Amino acid sequence: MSADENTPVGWEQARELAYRAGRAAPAGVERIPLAEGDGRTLAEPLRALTALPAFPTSSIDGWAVRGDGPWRPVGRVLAGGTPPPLAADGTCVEIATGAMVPEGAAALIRVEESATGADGLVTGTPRSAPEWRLPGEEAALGEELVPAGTPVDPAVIGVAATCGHEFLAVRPQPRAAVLVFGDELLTAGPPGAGRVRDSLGPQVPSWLRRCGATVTSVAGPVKDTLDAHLDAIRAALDTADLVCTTGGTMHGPVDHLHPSLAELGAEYVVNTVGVRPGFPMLLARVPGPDGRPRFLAGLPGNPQSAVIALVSLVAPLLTGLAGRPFRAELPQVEVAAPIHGRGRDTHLALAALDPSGRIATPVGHVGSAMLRGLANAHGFAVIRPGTRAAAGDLVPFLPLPLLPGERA
Ligand SMILES: Nc1nc2c(c(=O)[nH]1)N[C@H]1C(S)=C(S)[C@@H](COP(=O)(O)OP(=O)(O)OC[C@H]3O[C@@H](n4cnc5c(N)ncnc54)[C@H](O)[C@@H]3O)O[C@H]1N2
Ligand code: MOO
Repeated sequence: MSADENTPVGWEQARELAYRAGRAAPAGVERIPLAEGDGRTLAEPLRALTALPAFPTSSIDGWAVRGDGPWRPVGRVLAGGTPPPLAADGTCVEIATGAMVPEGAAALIRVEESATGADGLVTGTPRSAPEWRLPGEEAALGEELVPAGTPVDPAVIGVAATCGHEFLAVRPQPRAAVLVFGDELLTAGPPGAGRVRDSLGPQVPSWLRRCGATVTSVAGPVKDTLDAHLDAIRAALDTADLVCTTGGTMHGPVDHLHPSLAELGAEYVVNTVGVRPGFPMLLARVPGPDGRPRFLAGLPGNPQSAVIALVSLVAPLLTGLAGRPFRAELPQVEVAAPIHGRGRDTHLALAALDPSGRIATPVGHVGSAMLRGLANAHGFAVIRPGTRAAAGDLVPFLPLPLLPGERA
């Protein structure tokens, strides 16, 4: 184990270390059909397979003319065809939007800006700006349209289709497993008589999916013995690139995570972080059954602390594993009320944003064992070590991975 357990790493540095660990892990490439690409990450730059447009393309319905008018119509060109050249001055062809402009055409005239005489001849004045798109106007053959590392969204899929792709080269989706530790946890019914409901098993998989992972298994509560922990972690490592455990990160009588990591030959990337809540969070590299390193993220048992570990370590790790760029710099928000500091540690204070997204109001019910504040917040105001925020101060804001429309 390399990291010193007694020296928590700073929160900002912990995010960077988690990202870099993900980025440094060997990454494969998959070729998948366009329609399956949504949400994945480009493993290679997306290049134009042809010039775009691929041929001179009419932007209007009207006439393609050659020489001076009036022009004698000699045919019709619809979208989808390859027209013969317009060979003689004083002739024209009727042309549709999207049709290939015939060789020899000097100008296009809109139908509504033309007239056809009783003699069948067409008159009109072409506009000065060209009414067709030239090959390569949007992209040259082979030109990079979007770089590797770009998250695939509907627009990326669309541009790939436009220039002829059927498949996208993407990063494999990181596979995550969830293991819940704690004999005191109930999986159904209301809490009482010393027992609490497991609130992490049901929510952690959804946070992981929002951070780009596919969830291979959710298991637990795992019995509070070292053997049961080892068995469960080994089984999870079989199918996952990342195992997220909840609870047992401290050194209590039934906290078996650190001893399990030692037994498995793990190496800490981050072992405790100078952040409140959530300081016992950890990230480690663990050899998988095939020798290829996997990751284990230890989320503290207190539920809000577990979510803080997810957004602080797991989200950057998954960004790195996906080969996406990491934006360490966070947006600034103005706080609407004072927020206390946490001494030498960073304080992540749950806050709700106003509709402009620029003003953050701290929410209530924010104890590390509570989830009520989390369910009413957009993210965390970041109060740096040794500081506090007064109303009106600007502070960085770490958003929760919410989908558009959530907390609207
Ligand atoms: N002597 C000290 N004890 C504790 C310290 C400390 O500094 N010195 N820090 C406290 C802090 S802060 C945290 S965070 C927790 C972290 O503990 P663990 O990660 O070992 O978690 P557990 O002991 O297993 O559980 C803590 C708490 O959370 C509840 N829990 C656990 N899992 C779940 C779940 N899936 N759903 C809902 N609630 C869960 C559990 O019942 C405990 O109440 O350590 C403190 N102790
Ligand atoms: O650090 Mo604990 O995670 O404050 O609740």
